[in-house]
Amino acid sequence: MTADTPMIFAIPSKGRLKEQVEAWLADCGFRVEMTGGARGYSAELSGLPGVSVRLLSAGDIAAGLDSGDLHLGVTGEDLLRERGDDMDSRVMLLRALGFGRADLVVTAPKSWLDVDTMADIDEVGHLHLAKTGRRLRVATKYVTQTRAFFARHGVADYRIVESSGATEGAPAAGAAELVVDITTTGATLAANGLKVLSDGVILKSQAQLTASLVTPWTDSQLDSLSRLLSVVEAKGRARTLATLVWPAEQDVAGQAAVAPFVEAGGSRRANGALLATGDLFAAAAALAQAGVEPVTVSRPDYVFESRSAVLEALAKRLRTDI
Ligand SMILES: Nc1ncnc2c1ncn2[C@@H]1O[C@H](COP(=O)(O)OP(=O)(O)OP(=O)(O)O)[C@@H](O)[C@H]1O
Ligand SMILES: O=P(O)(O)OC[C@H]1O[C@H](OP(=O)(O)OP(=O)(O)O)[C@H](O)[C@@H]1O
Ligand SMILES: [Mg+2]
Repeated sequence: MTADTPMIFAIPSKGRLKEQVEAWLADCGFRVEMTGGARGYSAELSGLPGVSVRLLSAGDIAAGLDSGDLHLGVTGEDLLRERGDDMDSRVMLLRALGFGRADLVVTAPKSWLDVDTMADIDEVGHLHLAKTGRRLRVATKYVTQTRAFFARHGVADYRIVESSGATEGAPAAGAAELVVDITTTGATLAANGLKVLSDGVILKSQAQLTASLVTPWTDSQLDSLSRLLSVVEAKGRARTLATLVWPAEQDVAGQAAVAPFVEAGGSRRANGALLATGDLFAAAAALAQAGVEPVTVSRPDYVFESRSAVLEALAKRLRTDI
């Protein structure tokens, strides 16, 4: 591989994640520019050379990171974990993106009044087997995570009925007793008369910026990732901070008033400070109390730092110095 081979970065081409990923990239200041025409499936990121963007389905992105066909991708953690119990040895989650949230849950019919926990499922499983000679059926497309979760709860008397869609309808259709699926608003579960077990949350999933550990990374590809990540992290950091500015001639009083907030994780600025947004109103009150005015507050677009703990962790996993 030559130093010029681009880093391959996959983003969803369709579905509910597509627009959210595009909005997130735009918010970070990157424009996705299609290279194969507007209906093509390859693109570049404006302002970030050395990156080749591929548009794929969320499921294919998980598969490509897992197999090493991609360097980087955005997809749901549920789809990544479904690739195998040892997912963490093949991919590294770099950053949770705060959208595409869905919970992977174990559900039972609401009419099963005495069933509320995985322990209850264990009991019902034994009874069902004794009574009918058959094992309890669990409809899901999340086979890997269902098996691991049931094993962790010591539930063995069940079998999986693989489902590829409309999974919540399986009990009503007589195809299964239980359902493991993702839920966001709970509307689909409610419409199908299903309830989530009180200890039945397998995974709280969301979209993750994810790196493949399987694919070879050249120095220039890692460098592209470093630049992308520094912008993404600077944008994320900026959301948590506010800049306060006061008149230069009142700087001694101003710095004294905000000192506790600077110590709590903020930093000093010339005639001002960069503080956590959560401390903003308390700091404004302290400045008013000290007679410092006027105080202007603005929100930074980006807050860059020179080091990225996530990038260092990735480099360590790849045993590469950058
Ligand atoms: N309410 C929801 N329903 C389904 N998926 C959701 C929901 N909220 C977030 N997601 C996430 O979106 C991702 C699935 O997206 P999508 O269905 O577009 O991809 P896909 O499964 O690859 O496509 P397809 O279903 O056509 O094969 C999963 O990671 C899932 O957790
Ligand atoms: O809790 P809710 O907000 O109701 O959302 C959850 C439902 O949405 C998704 O189905 P989708 O309509 O995408 O169909 P598919 O997964 O079968 O493609 C998911 O598979 C659940 O069935
Ligand atoms: Mg889907």
